[in-house]
Amino acid sequence: MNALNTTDAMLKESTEPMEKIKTDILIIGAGSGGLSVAAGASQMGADVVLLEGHKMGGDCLNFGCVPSKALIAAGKQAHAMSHGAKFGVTPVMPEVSYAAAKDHVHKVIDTIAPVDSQERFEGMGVRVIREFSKFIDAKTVQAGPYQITARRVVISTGSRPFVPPIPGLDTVPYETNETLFDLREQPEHLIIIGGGPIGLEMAQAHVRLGSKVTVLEGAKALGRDDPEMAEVVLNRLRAEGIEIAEGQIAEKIAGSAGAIEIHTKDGSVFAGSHLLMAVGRQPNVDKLDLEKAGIEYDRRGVKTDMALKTTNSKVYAIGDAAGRHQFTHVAGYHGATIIRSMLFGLPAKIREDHIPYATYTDPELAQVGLTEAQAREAYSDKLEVVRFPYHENDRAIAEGKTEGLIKVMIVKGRPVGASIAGAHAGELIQTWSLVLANKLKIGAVAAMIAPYPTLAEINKRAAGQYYVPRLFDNPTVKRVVRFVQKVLP
Ligand SMILES: Cc1cc2nc3c(=O)[nH]c(=O)nc-3n(C[C@H](O)[C@H](O)[C@H](O)COP(=O)(O)OP(=O)(O)OC[C@H]3O[C@@H](n4cnc5c(N)ncnc54)[C@H](O)[C@@H]3O)c2cc1C
Ligand SMILES: NC(=O)c1ccc[n+]([C@@H]2O[C@H](COP(=O)([O-])OP(=O)(O)OC[C@H]3O[C@@H](n4cnc5c(N)ncnc54)[C@H](O)[C@@H]3O)[C@@H](O)[C@H]2O)c1
Repeated sequence: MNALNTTDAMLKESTEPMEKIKTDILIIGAGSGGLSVAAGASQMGADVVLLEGHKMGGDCLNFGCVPSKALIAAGKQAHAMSHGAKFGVTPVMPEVSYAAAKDHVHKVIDTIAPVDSQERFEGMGVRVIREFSKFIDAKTVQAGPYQITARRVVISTGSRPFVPPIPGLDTVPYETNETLFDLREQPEHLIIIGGGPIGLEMAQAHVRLGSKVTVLEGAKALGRDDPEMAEVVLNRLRAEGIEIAEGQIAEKIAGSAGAIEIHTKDGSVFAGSHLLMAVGRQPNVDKLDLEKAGIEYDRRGVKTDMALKTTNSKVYAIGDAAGRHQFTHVAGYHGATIIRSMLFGLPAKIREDHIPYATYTDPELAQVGLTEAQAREAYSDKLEVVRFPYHENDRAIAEGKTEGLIKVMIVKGRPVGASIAGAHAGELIQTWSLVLANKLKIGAVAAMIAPYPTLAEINKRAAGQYYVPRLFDNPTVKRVVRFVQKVLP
């Protein structure tokens, strides 16, 4: 069930007497963004009310990052058992219990849940109200039997799966990220519509756990990423047995539970036992009555300036609801930014040139700043691109993880973007996040000493590539060295 469909019903059903509350900061939505603001603001002395209509922790904890990474981890275990031959370990076909893998997923959620819990936030002095809410005027929000006015309001209501109105979709059972992690019967053949991060992370987890998987992608899979880097991931996914059909726009759905047919625009038909819809997100803004508060929004989310203020200057929007980058760490960054302005009245704006992200397939795909194509468009011939392949990294060779490469986009000695496709790319990109956040020069990475043998050496080697033509292919350097060698005692 989509939690937000219950909003109106819950508001109408309330028969309790009305309580009026005044507070410094009112936060709507207790997900990654809202919780960051609540923790920071309350611990720094502000009076905070936090509204949550569904589960504390929002999407990331309950239906997103956490369960998806836990299921990926289960798939990784199964894959390792059947792929040990090159290390001298006899491969075995693991016996997978899909339901037990889901138990693992829920144990992981339960372990992390106390950090996001109502009790923890109440312990910090936050008043937590478990109600859906909407604006009734420019300063007031109604949440069940409460009417709350605040000096500042934060919209952190997140997003939900976008489910397109494909004819026939309403006649078959289908999963989204809100239901998939509760499914306990193993899909024999999972069809996934959408070849973005959700689709491909779940495709690999499922194929490794023993399901047959077909991904139907209307355009190009991982289409937001650098195509050269995306290819590294797609080649591996295909090699593991996932069928990835690109240019296949789902147009009609037929069949019934266990035998679902997807008809695509070019006349092809794909059949499977289960269907996962992973075609993007829709911001949770349509049920907030934003018009009553003078807050503009569109299908991408609430309109904000770079200070994350909405068209109502007392109201901010952060995280997925703000329709910018949709990641947990970005929701947290948004939260930290607005705390400066809400609590201290200091000017605070977000930057968007240093946002990292990673897709947790195996191999992983990570990006920070501009891709090569974006950098080429912005800087044309001022751009220099350096690369280094995983297959020249000794640790990667030792571990049999030689697929992939790093690319760094550099303008006048300063990196403007980095892309990594390969093992642990999400960890390795952090060096470049530091570089971009602090506008460091490439020399800062070249000067760093990396312990040997680590995968992270690829970062230093890529930086070193910047100096290769300058030092090793430079006739002036060669002349100077020859001269100095002659005169040195
Ligand atoms: C399958 C999947 C995997 C993902 N993996 C990653 C990943 O690996 N890394 C990453 O960085 N990001 C990942 N994301 C994205 C990440 O989950 C989101 O970017 C993040 O959760 C956004 O945080 P938020 O605070 O904006 O919204 P949410 O976390 O969604 O929180 C919004 C909260 O607001 C509540 N709410 C909504 N409307 C109301 C209302 N009217 N009144 C009261 N409460 C309301 C909701 O119930 C919800 O709890 C993933 C997403 C999905 C779907
Ligand atoms: N590792 C991570 O950080 C992570 C993981 C999962 C999700 N997320 C977040 O969630 C967001 C949403 O992920 P997503 O994968 O759902 O969305 P997405 O928008 O990234 O990808 C959806 C894909 O579906 C395709 N598509 C749309 N309609 C289609 C149709 N009718 N038939 C076939 N294909 C169709 C699109 O071309 C697109 O490639 C991500 O952009 C990201 O912000 C992050």
